[in-house]
Amino acid sequence: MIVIGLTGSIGMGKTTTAGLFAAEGIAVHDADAAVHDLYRGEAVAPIGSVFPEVVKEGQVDRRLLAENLAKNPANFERLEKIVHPLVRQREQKFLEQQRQSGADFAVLDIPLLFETGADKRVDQKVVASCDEAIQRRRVLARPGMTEEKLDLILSRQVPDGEKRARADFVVDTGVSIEDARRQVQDILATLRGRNSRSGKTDNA
Ligand SMILES: CC(C)(COP(=O)(O)OP(=O)(O)OC[C@H]1O[C@@H](n2cnc3c(N)ncnc32)[C@H](O)[C@@H]1O)[C@@H](O)C(=O)NCCC(=O)NCCS
Ligand SMILES: Nc1ncnc2c1ncn2[C@@H]1O[C@H](COP(=O)(O)OP(=O)(O)OP(=O)(O)O)[C@@H](O)[C@H]1O
Repeated sequence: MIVIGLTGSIGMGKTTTAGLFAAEGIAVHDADAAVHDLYRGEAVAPIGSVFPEVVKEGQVDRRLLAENLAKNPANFERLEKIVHPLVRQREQKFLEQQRQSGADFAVLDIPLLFETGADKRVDQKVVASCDEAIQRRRVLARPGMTEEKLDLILSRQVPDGEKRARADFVVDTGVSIEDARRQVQDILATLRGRNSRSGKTDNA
């Protein structure tokens, strides 16, 4: 099974690109979605013991948490120490299930692929990317988003140029969904072609 690590800076179209892999029949694990799910379950107790003011009605309130982080960016590290190992466990479980089901590909959508060293645990790195001006326009159109919040998130992410340089494949999301779909199909065709040339079988 080929494990594809999909990443991209905020607003670069990572989630949309993940959907294009899913549309090709490939299972995708979404780390951001896993975090949101953990905030309604497993992560509530450990986060509540460090940041009691962000737990409301038995859940981690992302808006309160984001406000806390904006005031104290150093808290990102304390939070990530709790959250990232839980996300990693879920990813491992997902990959195990995919291997057992005989899948030829599995996608891990990991926003912090390079930042957390997860790039070393995947076979292929795919980066969703577009012009910075398009990226900023997309993100600033989101309700509640400000220039300051965007810059805070960007300051914690490896710059787009470095991500592109370290990628095996870049998906340009600046044109259209259909254009990106063709790029995803090309990536899969290339990887399938390499696999058959190297004589590998599924799950090798
Ligand atoms: C800061 C939080 C509360 C904001 O929640 P919100 O629902 O507004 O945004 P969302 O989760 O959809 O993230 C928005 C964008 O910020 C990026 N981002 C999130 N956390 C981080 C981080 N720690 N460092 C860099 N970028 C991050 C996301 O990948 C995404 O591109 C939330 O993202 C969070 O709890 N982050 C910490 C956990 C984490 O590290 N997640 C990254 C994936 S494992
Ligand atoms: N290939 C594309 N063509 C046109 N628009 C796109 C394309 N990919 C993404 N978009 C648009 O860009 C915006 C951001 O996309 P998306 O939510 O996938 O980004 P993201 O990188 O997952 O964001 P975040 O990191 O914040 O979760 C959305 O409005 C989406 O419709």
